[in-house]
Amino acid sequence: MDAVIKKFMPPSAYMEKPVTDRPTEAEAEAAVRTLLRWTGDNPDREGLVDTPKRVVKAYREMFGGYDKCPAEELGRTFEEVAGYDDLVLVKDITFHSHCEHHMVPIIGKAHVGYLPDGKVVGLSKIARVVDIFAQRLQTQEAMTAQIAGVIQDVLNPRGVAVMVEAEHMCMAMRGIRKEGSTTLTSTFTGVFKDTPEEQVRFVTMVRGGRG
Ligand SMILES: Nc1nc2c(ncn2[C@@H]2O[C@H](COP(=O)(O)OP(=O)(O)OP(=O)(O)O)[C@@H](O)[C@H]2O)c(=O)[nH]1
Ligand SMILES: [Zn+2]
Repeated sequence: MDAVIKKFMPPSAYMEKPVTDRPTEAEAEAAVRTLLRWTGDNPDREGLVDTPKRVVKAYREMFGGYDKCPAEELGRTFEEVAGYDDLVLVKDITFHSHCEHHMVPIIGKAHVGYLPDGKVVGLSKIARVVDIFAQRLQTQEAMTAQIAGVIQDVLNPRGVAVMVEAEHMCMAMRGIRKEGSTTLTSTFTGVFKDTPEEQVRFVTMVRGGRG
């Protein structure tokens, strides 16, 4: 377990350049002032004087995932589930993330399923894992694989299925400007990877069918 936690605890393989020497709040606020000037506005006008402070505070919250360990969230499991060993699916987990290319929002939903092997985890912990990875700079592909990877490694279930559907604001607000387009990604491990019928069952249940 320790080795597993280490693997997912920042700095980890999931953060290419983990920062160990963070700038001070004052330095971060100065950077926001520079960006305000870069937009063409005046950081000294009344409406903007407190903005650097607010932005830095908001960043702490929106990027809080760098200070949390997803493997730890999954550490507490329950074995008393009356022999239940079929699919557990937590769907429509809403999340807000930021793309690592433009640092603008990715807004979407994650659907996470697993086939337990003797133990289950609290349902809220699945949503917490989604949030931790969402609150880092991301690509949708990496985030999907990370959610599946940590659940597979820590719970060691018979299989994990993760589907993420999201809208990327960098494609809506700028650049190609395609509003409303959704990107879908999925990762399957174990039984889900090996058995196409299990993948179909997962997708059917995500889409609201009985599976
Ligand atoms: N694969 C993947 N691409 C993403 C994700 N989020 C944003 N992107 C894309 O990352 C790419 C970055 O492309 P670049 O050409 O380096 O940057 P850019 O000039 O800002 O690109 P445009 O958005 O096409 O204007 C863009 O095509 C984005 O749409 C993601 O989660 N996954
Ligand atoms: Zn982007």
